[in-house]
Order: sequence, then structure tokens, then C-alpha cells
Amino acid sequence: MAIVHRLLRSAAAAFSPAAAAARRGLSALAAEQTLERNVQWVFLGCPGVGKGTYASRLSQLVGVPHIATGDLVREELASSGPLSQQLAEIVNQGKLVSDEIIIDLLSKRLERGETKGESGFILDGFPRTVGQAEILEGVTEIDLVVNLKLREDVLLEKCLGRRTCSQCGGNFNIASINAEEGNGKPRICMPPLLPPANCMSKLITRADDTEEVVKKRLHIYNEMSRPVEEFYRKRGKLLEFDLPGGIPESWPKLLQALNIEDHDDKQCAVA
Ligand SMILES: Nc1ncnc2c1ncn2[C@@H]1O[C@H](COP(=O)(O)OP(=O)(O)O)[C@@H](O)[C@H]1O
Repeated sequence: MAIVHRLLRSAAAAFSPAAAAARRGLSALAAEQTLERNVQWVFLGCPGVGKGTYASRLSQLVGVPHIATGDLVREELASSGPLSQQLAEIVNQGKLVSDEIIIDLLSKRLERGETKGESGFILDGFPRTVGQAEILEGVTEIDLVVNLKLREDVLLEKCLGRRTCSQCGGNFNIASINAEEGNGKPRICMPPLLPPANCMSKLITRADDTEEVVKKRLHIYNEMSRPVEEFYRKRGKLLEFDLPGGIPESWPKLLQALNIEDHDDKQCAVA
């Protein structure tokens, strides 16, 4: 991974079509650097599908960092740095942040990881546009892209039920989902993931998890991010995964689909 953040930076500074040839050169260089390395996976999926939950669990199992660009954006927002006002306006309207800003935040995160000896990654929320996918492809090899899928009506309910503990940072969901089968949609039951009693009074809701903004984000996902699925499908890297329900039901099935055994030990078998 050592080279990825430097290459991403170069790519961010080279958005012009004229830089495409240079990017192809960088790609060859990156490939050489990544012959022996940890997994480099991407999680795709609509807002609320559970990318963060499953990417975070898998990252612990596989022993690579879980890097969520949404978290990087929220950290930047909370830091009251020069970008925070501009970011707040974009995020709270459910729009996408510019590729330049996202790549800068991601490069910095990879750089911090490198100094701590991190290697490999599970990316969550990146790439979200075909442009971002092309840039990533130009700088490093992605081994696998997991596309998490869930009915859209359930996605909205899940987003509206999301809560975070402002003290411990734990993520919970107060929604109790019981969506009936119909119109070709499968029945989905998801019990709430309730916080422990000491977190109860400290729960906060993301400013962009309102009904209006979630609907906007779903719309933008369909317009801007859906083509990223096709980008990886064409390259034979896309693993489609329909979530059958909540975590207890979905987690073992996801591990099965990935051919991973959960031994509660980082030396798990990854095929
Ligand atoms: N790769 C990205 N490109 C552009 N904007 C991004 C990206 N990742 C995150 N963001 C911004 O951060 C917000 C929150 O991201 P995230 O937590 O991944 O949300 P979601 O729950 O919609 O998947 C997005 O709505 C967007 O404004």
C-alpha cells in the first residue's frame, strides 16, 4: 500500500485526459509494488445497506484497515478546518463531495496508515463515481468488489433508524424492520440493534439521515454510483450479495460467499 497514497495524490493532480497515459504508466508501477500484499477490497452499496457494518467486521477478520470515505468527510467536518463549512453544505444536501477533495482526504488517510505499518484495505464509500474508479484503477489493483444489496424501502427505514453514541462511537439502529414480500421483493426482517443502557442518553443522528436527504442520496447513488457496479462487473471483480436480513443472518452467509472462515483469528482462510 506504501505507494498508493502517493499515486492517488499524483492522480488527483492529474485529472486532465492528457494525464491518462501517465496514469497507465503509474498502474504498471503500482502492480509491481503489490505482488505480495494484503487484500485490497471495495464495498459498494446504497446508503444504509450496511457497508460500514460488514466492511468493519471483515477488516478485523482479514487484518486490514477499514477505510470509509464518509467517516473521513465527517472527521474533516468535525475538525472545523478550512474545508468544513463547504463540506457541511454539500453533505447535508446529500450531494457528493468533489473527486479532488475525496482523493485528498483518502491519500492523507493512507499516508497516516502507512506510517503505522498498515497494509491492504477495505474501502467503503469509495469509489462512488466512475471517475474515482478509473483513478483508483490507475494507481493500484483492486482484488474484489462486494456489492451489498437490499430493498430500497428498507434502506430508507434503516437510515432513519441509525444512531451513534457520542461518547463511545458505537453504531446502533433503533428501526425494527419487517417488510412483507411482494412485487418481486423478498420479505426482510431486521430486529433493532439497540445500544446498551449507558449509551441510551448519548445517541446522536447524522445530520444527513433525514427522510429528504436520504431520498436525495439514494437518487444520487442510482445516478452516479450505480455505473461503478458495471465498471467492476465488466472487469469480473464484482461479487453481488443480497442481504437476507439482519447481521446474525447475513454475516455467516457473507463469509460463505467470500469463502472465509471465522476462527476469531486473523490467520483466517481467504480463498
Ligand atoms: N467517494 C465519495 N465521493 C464523494 N463524496 C463522498 C464520498 N464518500 C463520502 N462522500 C460524502 O460523504 C457523505 C457520507 O458518506 P457515507 O457515510 O459513505 O454515506 P452513505 O450512508 O450515503 O453511504 C456522502 O453523502 C458524500 O457527501
